[in-house]
Amino acid sequence: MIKRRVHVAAAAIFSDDGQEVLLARRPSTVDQGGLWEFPGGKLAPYETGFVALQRELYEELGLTIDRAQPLIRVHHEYPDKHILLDVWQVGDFSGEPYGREGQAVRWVKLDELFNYPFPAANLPILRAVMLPTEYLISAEEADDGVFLNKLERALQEDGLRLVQLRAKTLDHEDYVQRAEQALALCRRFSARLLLNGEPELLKLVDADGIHLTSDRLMTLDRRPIVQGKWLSASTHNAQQLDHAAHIGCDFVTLSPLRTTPTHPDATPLGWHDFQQLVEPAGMPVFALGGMTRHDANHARAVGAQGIASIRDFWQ
Ligand SMILES: Nc1nc2c([nH]c(=O)n2[C@H]2C[C@H](O)[C@@H](COP(=O)(O)OP(=O)(O)OP(=O)(O)O)O2)c(=O)[nH]1
Ligand SMILES: [Mg+2]
Repeated sequence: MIKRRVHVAAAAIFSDDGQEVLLARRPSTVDQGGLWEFPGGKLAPYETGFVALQRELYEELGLTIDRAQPLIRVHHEYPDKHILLDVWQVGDFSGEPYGREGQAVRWVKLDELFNYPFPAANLPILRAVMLPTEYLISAEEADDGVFLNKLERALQEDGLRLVQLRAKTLDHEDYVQRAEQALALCRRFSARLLLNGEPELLKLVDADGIHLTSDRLMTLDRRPIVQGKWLSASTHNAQQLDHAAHIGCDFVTLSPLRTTPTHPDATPLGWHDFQQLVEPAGMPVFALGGMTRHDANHARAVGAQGIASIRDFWQ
């Protein structure tokens, strides 16, 4: 059977404070009825994703939007069709949203999204909605005081809310101690902290998740931590991306985008190859390798969640 291919434009509409998104409930009589969704619908012939988004948000919610930023594109096989969910992030809109087709509409806090039943295709979208555009990877730092000062600066001045503690030069005991300090600081700023290392670390430090090296990723045949904690991994190619999806990683970094002083011999992907790899990944992907915050918009435009960086944020 040749499956129908359906291209759907959908919107993650954020409240002004960025803490809530707007959901709608699909009427019980339609496909995926009764489940919650990101408002949107199918592209009409000759429409682009953005134009379809504008039309659907007006038809379904009475909203007018002038701008939106790509968030994630998700391919999903339903039994009867192949669907592409082309999801956009909307911050600015005019109008007061209401269910023009009689559907329930509700503002939902980001950390309550998992309480709502969604269609099967939506898991990667939920992850993308809950993650920021920038992922800070901490630099090697011998001194705890210097480390904490730099982390605090990044949280306070750059507003970073997703942090990976990467400290290859510390032994196990020192790593755990630094992780506890970093966690206390991250909590003050409501930032998430992922530990770069063995999944068992979460039994010692109640951080928000684990980041796996690509080597460690490839040794695992299933997700090593519970749902509810975040699992990310370093990837460099299609095989590693597939494996990350297979074991249920929540998101990944894909590198190196550019050549960097720390990995001078690695062949850079460049934006073209990066873009080819991102769309089939089926999860949020951060571009890594010579990235600065000025690259974030371009990273978004080619399908990434955003950028991950050590140097640009560690000052
Ligand atoms: N809008 C939206 N559709 C989703 C989501 N998740 C998901 O699997 N879908 C599926 C359900 C449908 O098969 C398809 C969207 O079609 P739709 O019924 O909203 O299309 P439409 O608004 O153009 O409605 P219609 O004119 O065909 O009645 O995508 C989601 O979060 N938002
Ligand atoms: Mg619709």
